[in-house]
Amino acid sequence: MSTTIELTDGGAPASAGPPQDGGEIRCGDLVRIFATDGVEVQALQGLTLSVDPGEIVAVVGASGSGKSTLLTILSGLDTPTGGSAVVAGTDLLTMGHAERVRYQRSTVGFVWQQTSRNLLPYLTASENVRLPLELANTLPRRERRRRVEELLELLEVGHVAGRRPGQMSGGEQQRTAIAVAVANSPRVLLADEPTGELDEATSAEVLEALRGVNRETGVTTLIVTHDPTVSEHVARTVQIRDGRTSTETLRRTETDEHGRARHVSEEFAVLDRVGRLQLPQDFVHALDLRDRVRLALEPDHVSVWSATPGSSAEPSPVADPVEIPTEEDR
Ligand SMILES: Nc1ncnc2c1ncn2[C@@H]1O[C@H](COP(=O)(O)OP(=O)(O)OP(=O)(O)O)[C@@H](O)[C@H]1O
Repeated sequence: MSTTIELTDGGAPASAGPPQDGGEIRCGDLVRIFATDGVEVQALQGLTLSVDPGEIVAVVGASGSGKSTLLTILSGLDTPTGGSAVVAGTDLLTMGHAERVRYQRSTVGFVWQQTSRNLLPYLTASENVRLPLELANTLPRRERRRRVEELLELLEVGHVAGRRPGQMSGGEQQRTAIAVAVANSPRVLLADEPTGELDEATSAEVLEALRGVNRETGVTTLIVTHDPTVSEHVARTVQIRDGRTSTETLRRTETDEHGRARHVSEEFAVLDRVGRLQLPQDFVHALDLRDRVRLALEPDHVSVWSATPGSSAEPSPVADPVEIPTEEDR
């Protein structure tokens, strides 16, 4: 059997309600449309993403693919136009003002690209980490100093405890920022381009610091970046293209027959709940696929061909055309 589908521009469908799984971050058919001067920009076009409790996931994509829009929504600073987004049990589309403040104060922690947005310049590293503890006022006073010391040690910045941000390196500032972000033990840690202002070696240290915090505290962590090397530091990397998740790279460590560990990466196309997927761009270009393609269901896979007239890539003989009954047959 074969069929033909149109390659569309991914128009957003109506919301199908929250995704039904136990993810700590659950986005289903998420849409964000910006309207400026009468022109509409669809920054998110039906994005689906689920992150399990305690997982660390990187979201990567080209400039303009919708990464920051996604993170701004997940941090509670913006509201999506449609779809569903539930983080640690909080529905981000319906939460009221008081719930939003609570959500930003204690459910999620943030690390932004600009170090100036993460740390107060006139406070030392210790004072910066202590500030959210003072505001939350949930930990007894005598335990706050110990908590600050523990966090600075965990992030390996104990040596800058008494320094202000201007007296620290970029990497030290970002590692202190991570300590600030997790001070009140949030359930979810969101990092937007946390290595955007750092060189390659320092970036690797900061990404390892995020992984270390995720491992030690179990905080569910989402890192948004355009840095493709992030996939070397996390087990799952989700690629966004045109406001939708397109592919995922899963990384695992295997032991060979000589007992040597080796890293294996596998790339998968993301299939959403209604069966949509984006073909990788290099596949589309290699076969010059456009407008519509032919599909055929085989016993254990699905084949895709160009439907362009004159294309040399024709369906195989096993892919019979679908027969549509005529009026006379009925
Ligand atoms: N406030 C806004 N008003 C209008 N358009 C916007 C707004 N914010 C984002 N956009 C548009 O939405 C699309 C996605 O932007 P977004 O910033 O999420 O991409 P990004 O992947 O984070 O890019 P970068 O890596 O360059 O930061 C872009 O086309 C952008 O121009």
